[in-house]
Amino acid sequence: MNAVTPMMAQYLEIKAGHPEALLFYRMGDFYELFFDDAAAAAEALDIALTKRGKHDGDDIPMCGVPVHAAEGYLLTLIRKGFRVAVCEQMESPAEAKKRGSKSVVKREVVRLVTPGTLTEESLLEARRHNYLAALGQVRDTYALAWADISTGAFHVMPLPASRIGAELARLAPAEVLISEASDAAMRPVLADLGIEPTILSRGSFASDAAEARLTTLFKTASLEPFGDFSRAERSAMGALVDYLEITQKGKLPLLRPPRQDNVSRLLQIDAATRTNLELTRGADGTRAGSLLSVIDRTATAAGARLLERRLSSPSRDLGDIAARHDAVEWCIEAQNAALSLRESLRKVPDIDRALSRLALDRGGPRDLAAVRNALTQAEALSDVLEGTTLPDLLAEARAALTGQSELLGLLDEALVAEPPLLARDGGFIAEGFNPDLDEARILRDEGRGVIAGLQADYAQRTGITSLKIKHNNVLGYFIETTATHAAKMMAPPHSETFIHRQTTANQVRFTTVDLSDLETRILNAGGRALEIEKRLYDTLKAAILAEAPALSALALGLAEFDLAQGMAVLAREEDWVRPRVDDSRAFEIAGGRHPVVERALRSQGGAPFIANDCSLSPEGDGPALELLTGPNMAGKSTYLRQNALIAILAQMGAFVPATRAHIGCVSQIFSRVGASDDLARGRSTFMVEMVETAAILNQADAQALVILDEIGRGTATYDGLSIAWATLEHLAEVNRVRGLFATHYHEMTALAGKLPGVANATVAVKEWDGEVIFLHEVRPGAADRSYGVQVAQLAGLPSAVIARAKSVLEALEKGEREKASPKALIDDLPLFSVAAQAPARKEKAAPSEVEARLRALSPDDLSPREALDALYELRRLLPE
Ligand SMILES: Nc1ncnc2c1ncn2[C@@H]1O[C@H](COP(=O)(O)OP(=O)(O)OP(=O)(O)O)[C@@H](O)[C@H]1O
Repeated sequence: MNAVTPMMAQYLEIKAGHPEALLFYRMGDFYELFFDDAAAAAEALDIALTKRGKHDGDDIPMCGVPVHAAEGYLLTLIRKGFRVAVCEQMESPAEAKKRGSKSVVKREVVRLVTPGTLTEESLLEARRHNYLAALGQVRDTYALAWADISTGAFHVMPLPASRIGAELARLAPAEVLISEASDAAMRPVLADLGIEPTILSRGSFASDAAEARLTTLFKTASLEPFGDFSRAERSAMGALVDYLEITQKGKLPLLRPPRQDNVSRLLQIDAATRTNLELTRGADGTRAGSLLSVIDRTATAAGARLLERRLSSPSRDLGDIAARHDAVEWCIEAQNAALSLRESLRKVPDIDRALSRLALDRGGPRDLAAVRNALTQAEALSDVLEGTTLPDLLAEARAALTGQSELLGLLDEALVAEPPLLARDGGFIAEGFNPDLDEARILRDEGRGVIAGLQADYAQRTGITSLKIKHNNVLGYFIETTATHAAKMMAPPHSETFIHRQTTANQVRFTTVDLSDLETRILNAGGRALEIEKRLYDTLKAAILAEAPALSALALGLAEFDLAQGMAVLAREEDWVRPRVDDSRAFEIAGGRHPVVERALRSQGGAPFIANDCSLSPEGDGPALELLTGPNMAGKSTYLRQNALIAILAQMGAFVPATRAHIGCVSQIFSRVGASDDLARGRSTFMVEMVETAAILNQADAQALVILDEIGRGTATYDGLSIAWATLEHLAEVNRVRGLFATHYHEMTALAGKLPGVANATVAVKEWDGEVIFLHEVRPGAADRSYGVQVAQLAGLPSAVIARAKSVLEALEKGEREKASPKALIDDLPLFSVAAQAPARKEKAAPSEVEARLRALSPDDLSPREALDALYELRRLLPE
């Protein structure tokens, strides 16, 4: 340790406290990283790795990022899976010096930056939530708590172990906390979702310590006012709050009191189904191409986040669903009011995120202004709605918009129209708000005027017209003349007034008693103005934070209006209708469409989307299954998905892409569509398919809606057919679900006659001149063939392969009809008989005369005349 400099000793000590994070060690205008941190960061950020001094005889690797650009680098590091401990200087070097010349500036980690605890605008997606989740376990009971510290949302939910994966998929948290005690059990579930959890100690999850943490945070005597929480729920909430304390270093974000959610009130959608249906993320994992991106017509970020929440968690509560539909309907009918609503909403800033930054002391004058602007728009909105009768949901939202006139008055009076980013630069408090501030500012600004007067006076007195009063950081204000005047200035009588300060190559610089007095006054006034502004900033911030709960409610009210009007715009533009959702078991869709496919077809400017009905009407508590057969590319998958999406849209509270829809409230939606390998987890395509099918057969209840696309296709024909067959029987007889089942196993259409509640449907095609034309129309009945070979031809398979496939197909079908044994069939096949391969070769071996002649031609060497002759000759060679 002898060789270690005091600074390095400090670094090592701080670093030892944060082994799991990269340490951003503040040194003046830079954050510097050392040792392994430096190597990792330099690679991740693509910046230079240098060295600084030695440790134990070796060079110390080092890299650094400038403080002013740190956010961008932080974002990259967080996206790449790092956590960062930000270590600041807690005093100035001058202050450190006072403690002794060798003292090192005091430094402390002020914050741990992790994916789940971000608040900066530049690090967050405005239209998406950024959830931090904690999974609590007390013996065999579980609970999930989640919070978005950038908006203050805080929820908790008890849940059975089997639902953990599905709920995490619903929330898509940026970070998940688990206890070291549940690590072994939970890791596989999390790995399935691609989540690398953050492990906390058992102490963080202790359910008895949780109560104390939560009551301190919410300043209540007990948790009772918020609900009756199980021990697992307390454990999860407590861990979450503990982690916030650890990462925010004691500064707690503004969390709303926990809201207890209930799994049974939500339409359950498991992780695989969510991915398959591309609800909030498209196939590539981004928002683009998802249902969310197609239905989002909201004007504010908070509205967009509410939309995502609703779409991720459709309801099963008929009252809630109807209330949301009422709100959309009102916006459609009250067109004019809704239009001016939209205008006001466009100007609403993100209050939730501004509030959270203010609470964590990461805010600035612009966050104050954001609150002011939002309040202004909320008032305008409430005025527009004066005297209108609103549906319940919107009436409640409107009630939350008012009651802040005092705060608005204060902010209006206090702030300039467009304040600067940082409080420390001042200039955000409006003139006339604070007399002391105005006075200090006048003095500061006048001082500048007085200096100009002084300069004129000195110039006149000395007769040096080029005399100037200037300012720099070393000398402060000074008088400057060219060197030619030096002698004159330094001799009496001027030498009595002008005190020499500096001589440079071309200039001499002086000061005077008056000038230094003035300088002190200007500096003092400027400093005083900044000080007053800083104090006012704190007062305004406190005034806003005192109203935080009401402001959160106001933000939610605005978001509710935004969502309803966004849904109304969507319904009007796209011709969507209000669905009827009740407690029956109906599923009757007339003229249903797939919103994403429809949009894609429209943007390609090609054929229109063909709407299709879907009628699944079970008798009593029996099943209602449609067995869909039809050619490849006909639109089976599209049809399956569109019906699942219509159910989800209806129950999230939106209108639906159809001409009429009647849906008996769906409890669970399952889909098995498409297939992909999961090689990372050691599962083949077929295995993935079977795991997902097993989950459906084990869990689906009579209120479930099940969508199965081509079950069993990933294995041998007969195995696949048998599995598909047995699955359909199980769904009909045991699960008794409403569902759609698409297959290419035409043998299964026979089941329709035998199993009650199972009907055949097919997607129509026309055959014309040996080609298939897709009509995309779903009709009752069964398909007799798949036209797979024709589709392959459309896809551009080599013609030799297509020709061979056709003859194989013919032989197979003939064998089937004549009930030949598979062995005989295979021996018959051209594929396995050498003689039968001859025709294809022969075809290739003999080019026609015309072809041969053509090939021999070399166009570059031909004159026009010769080319014409060659053309005549070729025509002659053509067979009659
Ligand atoms: N109702 C429709 N109206 C217009 N075009 C449609 C319709 N349904 C599907 N399509 C078009 O047909 C394409 C193929 O649809 P889809 O993938 O649903 O077929 P499929 O029958 O499931 O095929 P496969 O059996 O090969 O999986 C879609 O990408 C879309 O462009």
